[in-house]
Amino acid sequence: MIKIYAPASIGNVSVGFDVLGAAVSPIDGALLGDCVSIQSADSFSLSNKGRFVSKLPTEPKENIVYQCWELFCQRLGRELPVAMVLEKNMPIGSGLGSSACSVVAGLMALNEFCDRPFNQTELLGMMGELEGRISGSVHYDNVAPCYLGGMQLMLEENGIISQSVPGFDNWYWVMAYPGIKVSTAEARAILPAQYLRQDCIRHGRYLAGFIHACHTQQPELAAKLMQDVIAEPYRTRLLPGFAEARKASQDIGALACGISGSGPTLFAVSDRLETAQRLADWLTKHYVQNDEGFVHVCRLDTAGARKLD
Ligand SMILES: Nc1ncnc2c1ncn2[C@@H]1O[C@H](COP(=O)(O)OP(=O)(O)O)[C@@H](O)[C@H]1O
Ligand SMILES: N[C@@H](CCOP(=O)(O)O)C(=O)O
Repeated sequence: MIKIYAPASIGNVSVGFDVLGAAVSPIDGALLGDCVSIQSADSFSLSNKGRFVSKLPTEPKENIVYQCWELFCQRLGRELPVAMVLEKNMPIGSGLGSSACSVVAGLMALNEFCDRPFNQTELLGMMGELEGRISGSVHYDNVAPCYLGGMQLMLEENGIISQSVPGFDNWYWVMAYPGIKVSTAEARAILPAQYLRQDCIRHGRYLAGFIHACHTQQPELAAKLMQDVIAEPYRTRLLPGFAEARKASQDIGALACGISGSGPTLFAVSDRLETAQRLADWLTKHYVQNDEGFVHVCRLDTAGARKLD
């Protein structure tokens, strides 16, 4: 039996709408991600378990892991008789790349089971295609970091889909999921079709500056440039309490704060564990809305999707 774990991810990281993403894992060792196990069988089956199993689509063929199997078999040219199990540990519509976790774990499990008939780029291409079916357009900023780990910049040129960007080893990423759902497709639909020239220029400056600051390891500059002119101004209204939480995070001393993916998860960054813990405490008290919500102090997950023993 092969079991694959695929970690949560932050789409956009504020500054790179659809082209920048980061994988994260809690520092306390908790597994914040989905798992898929696979073993040979007489015929195909998919069963589901895990904390958020009840939120999966009721029609089995709508489960994205079923669609992973279907697409993988299509590309392979034969039907694989395997028993797959999805552990749905990630809340759906959370902004933590929940569908990406399932897609990455599902496709990687199938590829490992078959002794890797597809290379990394081919598999990542399939992951993007499946993610696109869910959100309405192909974007790799969740699947790429979830699969490859760390912070990933989408290039989509010269046969390259994504390359890694060096992060800051001492940054803590506090992830606060309030427990409510925001559909990625809907949060994309409310964005403007066109932007002002001045916003395009600011966006270019922030993104280019951030990537430059990462490569030259200037953490303060990088944090200052983590600004979102593309999505956050329009999505804030979908996120109850986000503006207050952002202000409080700044007051507590966060280096940066933003929407994770399309929300409602908020992320806040600090280079001090004590500040990260204070942010986590405030967000737990004031941003989490119900029993399904949670807050985790994380680091970048540089390993990405991996086999578990
Ligand atoms: N295994 C799966 N994990 C998560 N979502 C799934 C899965 N299979 C199908 N879906 C559907 O995909 C959509 C995911 O919604 P989305 O807002 O993109 O969530 P997220 O941003 O958390 O990935 C939902 O409609 C959900 O029912
Ligand atoms: N770039 C996408 C990221 C969506 O992430 P998710 O975790 O909310 O699915 C977007 O901002 O729409």
